[in-house]
Amino acid sequence: MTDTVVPLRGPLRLVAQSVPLAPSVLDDVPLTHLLPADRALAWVRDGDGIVGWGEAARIETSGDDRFTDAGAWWREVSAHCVVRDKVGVPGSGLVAFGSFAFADDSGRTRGRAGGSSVLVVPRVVVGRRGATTWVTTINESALAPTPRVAPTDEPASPEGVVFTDGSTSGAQWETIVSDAVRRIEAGDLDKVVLARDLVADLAAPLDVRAPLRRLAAAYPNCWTFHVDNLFGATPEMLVRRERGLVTSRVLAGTIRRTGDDARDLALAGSLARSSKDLEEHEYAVRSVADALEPYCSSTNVPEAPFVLHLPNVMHLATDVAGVVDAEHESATSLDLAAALHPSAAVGGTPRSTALELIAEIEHLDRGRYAAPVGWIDADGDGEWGIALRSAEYDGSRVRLFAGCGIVADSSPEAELAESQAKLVPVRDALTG
Ligand SMILES: C=C(O[C@@H]1C=C(C(=O)O)C=C[C@H]1O)C(=O)O
Repeated sequence: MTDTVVPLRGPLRLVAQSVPLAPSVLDDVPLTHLLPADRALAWVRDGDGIVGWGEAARIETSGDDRFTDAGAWWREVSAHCVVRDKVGVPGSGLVAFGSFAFADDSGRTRGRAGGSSVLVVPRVVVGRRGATTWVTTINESALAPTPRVAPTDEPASPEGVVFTDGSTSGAQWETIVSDAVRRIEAGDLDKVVLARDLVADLAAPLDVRAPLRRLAAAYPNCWTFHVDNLFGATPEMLVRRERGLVTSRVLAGTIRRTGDDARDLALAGSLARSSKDLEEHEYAVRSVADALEPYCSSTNVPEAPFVLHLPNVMHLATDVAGVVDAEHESATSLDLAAALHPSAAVGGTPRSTALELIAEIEHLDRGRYAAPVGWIDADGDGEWGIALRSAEYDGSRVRLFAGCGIVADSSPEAELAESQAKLVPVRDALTG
C-alpha cells in the first residue's frame, strides 16, 4: 500500500546539481550547524556525511511492500532526473534520505497520516567527505540557484524534561525478558531481541538540532541521523553499498562502561571471552552473512569480533564485506537493506519465530526504531544504518527506545541495566 504525497503527474522530473565548495567557505563548521529548524535531514559521522533541508519530493509507504514500493519510486525518480554532478562521490548528485518501519504492521497504531516509512528528496544537500565539501540543489523541472551556505543560529536546548515509563515499567520489562528466557530454554528459539521505550515530555516543542549537535559531537564513531522526526546516533551499519562493494558492521554482545579506563579495558577483555556474548554475536553475524551471500561473488567474514568502544557501552563488532556479483549489479543499497532487515541484531534467531515472539510479548510498537535509516543516491549507492540509540518525537513528546539481545544465559536484571545504558546517548542529548 503506497501513499504518494507529491502526486506524480506523469514522471517527476527533477534537476539536481552538485558543485564543490572551497573548504574555507565552511571552515570546519560541523554539518549539523548548517541545518535550519524546518525539515532538517542529517546523516553524519566524524565530521563527514550529508545534511539536507527543504523537500523536492517524498514518498510514504507502509506494510510488507514498504521497501519495494519505495525502491520502485526511487528508480523512477532517478531515471527521470537530470543530474549535473561536478563532485562525483557517493552522496553527491541526486539523493534521498529515508527511514523505514521495523514491522510490516507498524505505524497503523500510531495514527500518522499516510504510511510510516519514508524517502525524502531535499531541496538542498551539503556534503563532506574528507577534504571535499559540496552543495547540491534539487528542483523540479529547472536548475535552482546554489544557495549561500552558512551556520544557522544556535538552537534552543530542551527544557523542563520529564521522563516517564513508556509502554512498560522496568519491572514489567524484566518479567517479559524472563518469559523470553523460558521460551529459549524450552527450545522454541535461540535468540530474541526485546526492546522498551521511555517517554520524555519537554516544556516546549523539540528543536531537534540541539540533540543532533550533541550526539554528533559526543558519539563521533556513530552515525548521527534525523529523518522525519526520528533521530539518534547509531553504532550499527546494516549495509553500505559503494560502487559494487558492500559492507556491514554487525554488533551484538554488550557491556556497560564504568568511566574508569583500566577497568573498562579489563571488561573489554571479558566481553571478548564471554561465551554468552559470543553466541549472541555469532547469530547476528550469520544472519547478515547469509542474507548478503546470494548477492555477492565473494564475502569476507572475519573469524573473531573486535570490541567497539563507545562512551556509554562496548560492543562485540564484526565488519562483513562482499562484492556484488554481475547478476545483482542493479541491486541498490535499499534492496540490500530490505534483504537484511531485520537481522538477528534486532530480531532474533530463527528470524520468524523471534518476530512472532516480539509481537506476542514485547507490548511495543517499535515504529521506525531498529529499522533501516539512511540515504540512497541515483546510482543506488548509499548507507543504511539500524536506527538504534534513537527516539521519535511529536512536538514536545519524545519516545526513546532501547533493546537487548536475549539468549539462554540472559539475566533480566542485567538486561534492564543494559537497556538503560543504551538510552543514555539520547537522554543526555535531551538534558545536556
Ligand atoms: C537493540 C539494540 O542494540 C542491539 C543489541 C545489542 C546487544 O544486545 O548486545 C548490541 C547492539 C545492537 O545490535 C539497541 O541499542 O536498542
